[in-house]
Amino acid sequence: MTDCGARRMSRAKLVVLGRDNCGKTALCVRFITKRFIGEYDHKKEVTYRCRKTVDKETIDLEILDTVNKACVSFIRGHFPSSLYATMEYLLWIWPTCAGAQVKMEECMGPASTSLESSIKWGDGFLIMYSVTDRSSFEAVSRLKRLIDHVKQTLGIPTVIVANKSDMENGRAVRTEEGQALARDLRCSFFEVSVAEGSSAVEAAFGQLIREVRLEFQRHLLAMDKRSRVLQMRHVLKNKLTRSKTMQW
Ligand SMILES: Nc1nc2c(ncn2[C@@H]2O[C@H](COP(=O)(O)OP(=O)(O)OP(=O)(O)O)[C@@H](O)[C@H]2O)c(=O)[nH]1
Repeated sequence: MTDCGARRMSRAKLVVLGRDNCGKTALCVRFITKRFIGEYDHKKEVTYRCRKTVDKETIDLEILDTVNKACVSFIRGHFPSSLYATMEYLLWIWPTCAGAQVKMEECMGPASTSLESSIKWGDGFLIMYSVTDRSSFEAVSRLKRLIDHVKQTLGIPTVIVANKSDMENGRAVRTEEGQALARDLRCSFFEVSVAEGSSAVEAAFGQLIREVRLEFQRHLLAMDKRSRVLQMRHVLKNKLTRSKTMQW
């Protein structure tokens, strides 16, 4: 994840998650190139690499733009349409219901495993929805649960981004609903229009990078504490052995 020797974070892996068509690729491209390009290839999962400066510190980023279509088409292809919604819901909540002992692979095939491995790979997560698509909003908490389950811990750096705020006429999710959800899930929240500008997009990524750095510092502190305890144990053991030898 990082340059532990220098004790500062020089690299980070970020994962962009969300329902199809909410603007994940547009967001990544906007962040990296500052441009908005209307249409993209929706079939492929892409990892972008770029170098950014946040709070006057440079960081090399790998940003994984995920595609949910693989999972969705797998379910669509294998189950009757009446079962589709239920199966899709189960895909997201499965880890919570089934517990750690059942692998998602056994349940849903390789597509869901790839989502699981993308989550394992990431240091920080950006969960996106479109304010014009209620179902994309409803997927957010399921995705957050999936992250918590796969990472086996709470407090993984995660930012929620509501996109397409320029489409006021088609709005299906109010700003306050997004804010309330983010509060419940203890995530930062940004409402943006990737189409309209870069600054809110940069603010969202900037916040995620800050949180990832903070998590890294916490991790280092915990490691330091552990090594101090181990060192003390070693010194004590040596002293005890020496005093026993002298008694003899
Ligand atoms: N009006 C508006 N349209 C947007 C915005 N962001 C993205 N779009 C459009 O939304 C559509 C989907 O954008 P993508 O970036 O391909 O969405 P995605 O989440 O990567 O989609 P999948 O690859 O299917 O998962 C495209 O037609 C974009 O031009 C936005 O802020 N406002």
